[in-house]
Amino acid sequence: MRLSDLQAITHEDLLITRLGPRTVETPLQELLGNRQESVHYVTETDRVLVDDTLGMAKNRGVDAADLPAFNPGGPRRQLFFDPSEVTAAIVTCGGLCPGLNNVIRALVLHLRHAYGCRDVLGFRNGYQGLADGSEPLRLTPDLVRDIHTRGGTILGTSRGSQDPATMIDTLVAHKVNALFVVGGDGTLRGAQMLAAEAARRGLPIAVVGVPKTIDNDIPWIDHSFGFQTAYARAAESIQAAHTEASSGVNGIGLVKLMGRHSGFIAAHATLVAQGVDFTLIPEVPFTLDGLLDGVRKKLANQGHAVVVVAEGAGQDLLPPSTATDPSGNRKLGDIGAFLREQLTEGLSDLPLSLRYIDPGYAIRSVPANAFDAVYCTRLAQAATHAAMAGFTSVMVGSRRGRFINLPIALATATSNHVDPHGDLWMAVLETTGQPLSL
Ligand SMILES: Nc1ncnc2c1ncn2[C@@H]1O[C@H](COP(=O)(O)OP(=O)(O)OP(=O)(O)O)[C@@H](O)[C@H]1O
Ligand SMILES: O=P(O)(O)OC[C@H]1O[C@](O)(CO)[C@@H](O)[C@@H]1O
Ligand SMILES: [Mg+2]
Repeated sequence: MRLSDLQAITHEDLLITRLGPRTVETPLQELLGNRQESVHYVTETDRVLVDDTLGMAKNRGVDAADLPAFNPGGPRRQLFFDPSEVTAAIVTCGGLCPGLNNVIRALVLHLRHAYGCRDVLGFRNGYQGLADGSEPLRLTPDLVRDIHTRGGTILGTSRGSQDPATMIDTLVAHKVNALFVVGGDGTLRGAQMLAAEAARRGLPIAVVGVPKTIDNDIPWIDHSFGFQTAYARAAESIQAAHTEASSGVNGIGLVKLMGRHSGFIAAHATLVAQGVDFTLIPEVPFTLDGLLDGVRKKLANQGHAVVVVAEGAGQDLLPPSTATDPSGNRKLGDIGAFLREQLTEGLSDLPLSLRYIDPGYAIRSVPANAFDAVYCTRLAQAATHAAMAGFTSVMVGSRRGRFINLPIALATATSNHVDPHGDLWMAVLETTGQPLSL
């Protein structure tokens, strides 16, 4: 996220689409009755500011009341839907991510127990299950009771495009009026199309996104769920590489981590594991000569070197490819294998012991850690509140610790990247001691 994205944002960009007036009293009335406004609770009529520095706010040159601000997440006293008439549906799409089952479980329990919704259906295999005529799973509290202890998704997931008209036909056939889409940027784009198709037909179907991706590339929010679990797991591979490298003669530990266009996993895992000498991310270009030279110096000075490379880093060093996956995501060249080869060849004058670790899918197929488990539950509750209020084409997430509702259009307009001028990258540079540019 660039400062210019922040500065360009207007009040209109933050408006949430509503299905209609809210006239139904919430069944959570008793729970809400005593709530006191506090620094931990934003009332439904208040707003969460976009800017959080004096400089940014001042730059806008407007009165405080006109500063752009997000719609706060959380329960509303008046609902659009009568919960007893709501059939909800859930789909999980894109790559696996720790916490998918936590989100499914929390959605089902919150929808059924807190709001008393009629039914919750789980469509299988992502958007595919909304288009292939397969029967959805009836998600009862009993069925989901223990699923949060497992990685993956009990609903399955997929990549690949489906016709929005067919998917809306499926929702109509099953009398679904609230759809929860759990996924990344692609999934959210799909959700936007679904909400648009429902609106075109005048159908009151709430489409609510829950931000999932280990890459943490969804903008405006603190993080997507699963990201923290993934980088904690990735750090274990770095620690292994460090142990191997520091025990060998001229040991090099090379670790490739996921992160298509954003180096958040590599950056955070570096800070967890420590002992990394070079962290390479898509946002910061490097040259092969610069890296070889740096590694050579490290071997001479400390006897070993640890290199962490995000899969999207250094793509300009590899043969160009136009291949895409079924969702249209560009298939990346294998930077890990390339660097293993180049380091081996480029330092062939030295007796090397290079250990290459690619933990790949192992960092995202695991159950959510405690932090993500909490976040998933809170996201699911926020998503349920948004749907019941009749908000649509909306995504929930935490921003600077506060839950907000934001238009999906805003979440898909840009992506989140490690800022080479930001504090996170500075912390990585300070930790690795690598030069500003390689
Ligand atoms: N522009 C788009 N319009 C409509 N649907 C889309 C679009 N992009 C992707 N989708 C659909 O969304 C689903 C998931 O997309 P994708 O495979 O890109 O994963 P994702 O949600 O970005 O998650 P992740 O990046 O974590 O893997 C797929 O079924 C895909 O066809
Ligand atoms: O499951 P697939 O299609 O191999 O996806 C791999 C991609 O998915 C992610 O895990 C999430 O987007 C990326 O880090 C990775 O590039
Ligand atoms: Mg994606």
